Amino acid sequence: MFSELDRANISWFWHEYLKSKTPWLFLVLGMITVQGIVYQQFLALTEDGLRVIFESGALSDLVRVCGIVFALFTTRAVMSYLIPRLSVWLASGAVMKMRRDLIDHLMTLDLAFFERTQSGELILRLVNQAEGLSQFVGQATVNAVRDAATILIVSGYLIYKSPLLFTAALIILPTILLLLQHVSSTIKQIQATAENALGAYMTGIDEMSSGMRTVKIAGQEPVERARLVRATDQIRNISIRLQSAQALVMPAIDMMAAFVYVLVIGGGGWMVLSGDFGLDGAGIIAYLLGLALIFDPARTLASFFAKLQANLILLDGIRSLYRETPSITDAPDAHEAFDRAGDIALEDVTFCYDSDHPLFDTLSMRFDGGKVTAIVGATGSGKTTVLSLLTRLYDAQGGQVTIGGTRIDRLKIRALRSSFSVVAQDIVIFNSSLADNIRYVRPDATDAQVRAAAEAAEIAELMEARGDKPLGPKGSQLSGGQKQRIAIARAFLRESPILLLDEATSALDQKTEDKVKRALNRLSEGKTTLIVAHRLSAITHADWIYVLDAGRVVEQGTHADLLAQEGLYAGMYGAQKQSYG
Ligand SMILES: Nc1ncnc2c1ncn2[C@@H]1O[C@H](COP(=O)(O)OP(=O)(O)OP(=O)(O)O)[C@@H](O)[C@H]1O
Repeated sequence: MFSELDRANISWFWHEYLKSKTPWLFLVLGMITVQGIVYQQFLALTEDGLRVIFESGALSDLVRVCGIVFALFTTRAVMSYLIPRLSVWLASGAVMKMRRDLIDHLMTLDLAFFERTQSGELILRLVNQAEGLSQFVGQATVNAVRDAATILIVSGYLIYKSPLLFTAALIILPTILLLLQHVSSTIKQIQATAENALGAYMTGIDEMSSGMRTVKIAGQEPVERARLVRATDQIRNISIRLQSAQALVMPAIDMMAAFVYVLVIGGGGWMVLSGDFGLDGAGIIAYLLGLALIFDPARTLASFFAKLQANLILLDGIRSLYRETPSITDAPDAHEAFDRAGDIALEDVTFCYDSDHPLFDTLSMRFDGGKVTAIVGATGSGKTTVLSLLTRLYDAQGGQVTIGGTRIDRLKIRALRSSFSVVAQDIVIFNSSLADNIRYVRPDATDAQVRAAAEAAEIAELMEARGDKPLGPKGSQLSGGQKQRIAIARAFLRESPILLLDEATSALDQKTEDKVKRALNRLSEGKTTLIVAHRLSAITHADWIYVLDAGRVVEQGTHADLLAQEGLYAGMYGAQKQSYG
């Protein structure tokens, strides 16, 4: 019933999240046992009460029986209140801890993981699967334990009353177990497909909503609609398949009940009539009542086992995130101190995003400390990747990257990254105020510091005008140039010794660009600055320029050197000069 993976997942969940709560779990188990004993006592008392009635006993005995039965069920009611409260508290606590651990774990994963994982898949695991699991562990499992305890205790009593009758009733059990086995494995298969379909649906919604501008302009609403409707259809079909697999369970238990009742009424009646088996009418009625008390829990227990398989899929979905391990981590002997103002060097660096497409093969570059170096080249030639290697968003697969002579993979990642101010191409804007967005890179900055950064980046006026108003999801209420100026303001605020500017001013109009560039030039004074730009007029002032082509340095020198070489750079510069005038 459980694969090795399931067992490993259950054991992981138990050890990580439930084991520490063992005393509480025992308390729940104790209360569940009390509930089971209440049923057993109820049966015994009913038998006594029936005898009082059948054999015209004393009325006081009947009153006593009624009083005890009432007290017993009151006890069960109290337990029925306490058990779910306690179990939901335990389960939601365990799942909350699991969610927190997952978030902590996600934060450690490499950028590469997020670049290949669909957002819907992550949301599915962190939200839906974790919630589903919480419900299952908290309520369904505790109910199942309660049902199992009731079945065991009441069955024990019934075996004690008539082993023969009970054994006869068990004949049907193997058929039920086989059916359950079949249903479980079917559900497991369908559930895995259901999770994939849900993940794809969520990703679809995310892509549609963030890409709405493109969707509308391209008039692709019907296509998007059809895509999402197809996904909902698929989810509906899967739900129906799941339901029809589960639907077999209840009727099977009902058929079993029918078989057993007939057997007990017929066989038990015959045993009473024959008088050889020590059973009387009251005993048989109590026996039937006992069976009735078992069948209801048996129905829910059976459907629990059917659902268990689906939840094992959820558990595996969540745990699979833990199987993702970061490859970019602090070395055991990593240190924090290094010469932040020193030269940066790539020495014989080899790198590829995927093994079929090598990008850098023994690439060597040098960026002088305190100087401005530009990297230019055709799109896709690897300029942004160079910057990613410096900040260890990706690690080189061969060769080494050093700053001030220290290999960056010997440094604490936090210390390394805190040395950089980056204006990247993909600017992330959060749905909070403009000032908060600038402050994001330095949460302890004062209002005056944020304002100074905003002024330098020519965004102070807008910041003033918008006040606390949030900027919309992903900064949707801003223009591209405004977003870029927020990114530049962040760089000003961060004041790190190394400045990486990747197409930092590409979205600005000429007038604003001139102003921002002057400010950036002031900012980069004395800092090691790397500029990636397509517009070559933006980098003519650089102390050194590298020209990349398909992952190789094909030319390098100052602007004047490169023009004199009359190579690729000179060609690009000439062509741009002609088109920009
Ligand atoms: N996350 C990624 N996964 C796989 N391949 C990638 C990834 N990022 C970039 N690439 C590929 O690596 C190559 C270099 O990309 P890179 O972004 O460094 O180029 P670039 O010179 O900065 O281009 P551009 O001028 O267009 O910004 C490209 O062929 C690109 O398709």
